[in-house]
Amino acid sequence: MSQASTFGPKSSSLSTSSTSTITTPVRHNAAAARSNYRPPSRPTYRASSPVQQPHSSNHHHYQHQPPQQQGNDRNRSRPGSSFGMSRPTTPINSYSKQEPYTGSISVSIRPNPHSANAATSQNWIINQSSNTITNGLDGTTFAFDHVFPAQDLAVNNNHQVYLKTCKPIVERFLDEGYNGTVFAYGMTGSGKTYSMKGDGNGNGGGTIGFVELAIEDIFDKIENNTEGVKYQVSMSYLEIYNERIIDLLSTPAVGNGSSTTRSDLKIRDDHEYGVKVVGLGSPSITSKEQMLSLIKKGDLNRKTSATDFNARSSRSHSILQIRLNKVNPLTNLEASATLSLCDLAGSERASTSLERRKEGSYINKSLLALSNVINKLSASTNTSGYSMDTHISYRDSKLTRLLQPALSGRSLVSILCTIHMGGGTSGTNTASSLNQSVSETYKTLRFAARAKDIVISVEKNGFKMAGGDNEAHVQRELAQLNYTIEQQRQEIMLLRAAQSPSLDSPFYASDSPRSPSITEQQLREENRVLMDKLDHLTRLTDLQRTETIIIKDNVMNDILGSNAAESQMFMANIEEFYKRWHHEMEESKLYVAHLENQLKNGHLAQLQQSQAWQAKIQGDEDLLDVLKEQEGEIMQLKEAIKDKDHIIRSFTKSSRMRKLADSNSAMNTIRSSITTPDYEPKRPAPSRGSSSELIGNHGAGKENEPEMMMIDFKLSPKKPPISSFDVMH
Ligand SMILES: Nc1ncnc2c1ncn2[C@@H]1O[C@H](COP(=O)(O)OP(=O)(O)OP(=O)(O)O)[C@@H](O)[C@H]1O
Repeated sequence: MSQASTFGPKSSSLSTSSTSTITTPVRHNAAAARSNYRPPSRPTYRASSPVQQPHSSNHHHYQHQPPQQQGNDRNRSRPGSSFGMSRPTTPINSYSKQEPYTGSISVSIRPNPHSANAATSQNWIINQSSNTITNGLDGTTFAFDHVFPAQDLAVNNNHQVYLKTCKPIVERFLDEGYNGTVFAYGMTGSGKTYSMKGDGNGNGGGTIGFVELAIEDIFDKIENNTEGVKYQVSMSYLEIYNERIIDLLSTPAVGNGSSTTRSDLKIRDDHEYGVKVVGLGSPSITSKEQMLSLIKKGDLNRKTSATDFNARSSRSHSILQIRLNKVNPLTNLEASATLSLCDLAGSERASTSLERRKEGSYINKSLLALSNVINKLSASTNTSGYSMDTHISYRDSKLTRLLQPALSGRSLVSILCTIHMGGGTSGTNTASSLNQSVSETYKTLRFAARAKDIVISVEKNGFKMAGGDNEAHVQRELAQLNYTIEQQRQEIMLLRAAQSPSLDSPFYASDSPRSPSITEQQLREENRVLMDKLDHLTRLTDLQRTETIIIKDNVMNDILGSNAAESQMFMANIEEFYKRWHHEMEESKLYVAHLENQLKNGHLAQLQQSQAWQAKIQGDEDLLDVLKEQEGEIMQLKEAIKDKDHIIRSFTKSSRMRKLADSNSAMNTIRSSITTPDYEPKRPAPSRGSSSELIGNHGAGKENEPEMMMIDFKLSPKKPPISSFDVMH
């Protein structure tokens, strides 16, 4: 068993090589018809909503119009339509050997014969020749590819219905390599499981369903192969129960619903098949019997329970996939395709049982999601078969997610809608059950009508060289490997993100990818630390500026007013001061270098992130602002350090000058005491001109002039030496 089975048909590209013409229901009320009718913009296909026909006693007796030629000989006027609208063709049956196929999906209606009786025969009137069904009360008419007569069992039996709705797809799957998807849709008890699987008594006399009929066709083809083509068959079988995907083939099969305790499988995108169910088994099959026995085992695992409308109601959607790989040994070409057969759970009203209600709500939710997808697809499909740019919410349910590849053009699709004609099938023939089944049938028909509006373009899977020796194959393998690597990378990022604590930030919004969070979180943490440090440094710088001014004053005063002994002490203080400044400056330089490094790293990380998560990062102006602010702060710090350098240089020079002045004055004293005892002492001339000149010199901006000269020389009482230095610690 493989660990990761691909799910969904292989990709195909859109093409417009052919079209088919269909319409959807018509109401025969002229005014309403005018408002609802959308004329075909080109003679290919256009859908319409049901058009009301005034109620009359003989409303179901249509005037069948002769076929009209509208550029496509399959276009025929629709019975009862005053607008000559074309009625649906049967694209499945009329698939020609063209490729790719562009056209509508096939939609057929099959009533449960047990629900039709004389009392309810007027609820819905079926016209087999025109393939229409009309509501007996309001006259609304719907037209489809096939509408099977309720009680004519020669036509409304599994084999006949299979021939018209499913076999054409199986044939194209076998012969032409198209992927095919057939699903049964309808209210609970309307006959979906009966159609897909039969009545469960297939072995010897009972009725077999589409699944077995398709398997017979597949193995007939394989066994009667005269061209020497080698076939490989594999299968997978899953159910979606309460929005959990369960592998029905995984052991053990111990009876109804045992699968519900098994693990919920995950869906992943797959570049080749659209989606992949990770861990879904896909055993190789060598015989029809082996396949049937595996399906039987899977059916035992499937969840069924009794509901108001069905004694053995399927409580899950089941999807059987058969993969066929064929290799022509002569040409060494191989082709593979997938056939998906789906039995959906039935829509229903709230049940009295809690468990049924819970199941019902999951079933209804997923069917609603399917209905929404169908509505959007039909609304967004233009007449050329291309889907217009509308968001289709495939991710709203597991069912739509798994059907996404088929519905988005990778597969031929046939939908069998099973309906109730109004009579109860399990003894419930009350007015309320009648009303419910009429309204459910209405719902089913509307769903079918919308589905009929969808145009798809499907390419068949081409042949490629068998084995791995051709370039396309290698490319495909490479793409798959790259895809896997990318998936794993994202998983690792997610795991990492899950480990890191969440922060209250727009980056951590639940819908945002988790991978950038790690770097962002680190960055934010770094920024917080940096901001704290900057704060500290800023305060320090302010303090130092104030101190510097005080010191400058004090130093000058002290220098000028001190005696020799005091001067020496002062010089010692200045030297100490200088050392501290020097040390601090070195530290500040180191710290600035560290900050610069941090910023560089921050910028780098920011850059890397912005490449990967540009949109997200662009929105975060704050982070950039913080970084810019930090750069500004660092520039200021650098300026402050420069200031300090200047000041220290000034102090050093001043102290040297003071020493010189002191030694000069000592010499003069000695000299005067030796030679002229009554020598009149002179004030020592300033060494460099007058103070005004000095100011002028400084103003000239000579670099080596001591900055002391700028200071207003005031004599003041000596102050205690620089106790404020301690503040810096
Ligand atoms: N075309 C038919 N001919 C004969 N019997 C039918 C037909 N369709 C349905 N039945 C019978 O009606 C009952 C309900 O049918 P079935 O279980 O197929 O309904 P369902 O749509 O699958 O319901 P659910 O959604 O609840 O699973 C069964 O007993 C089945 O045998």
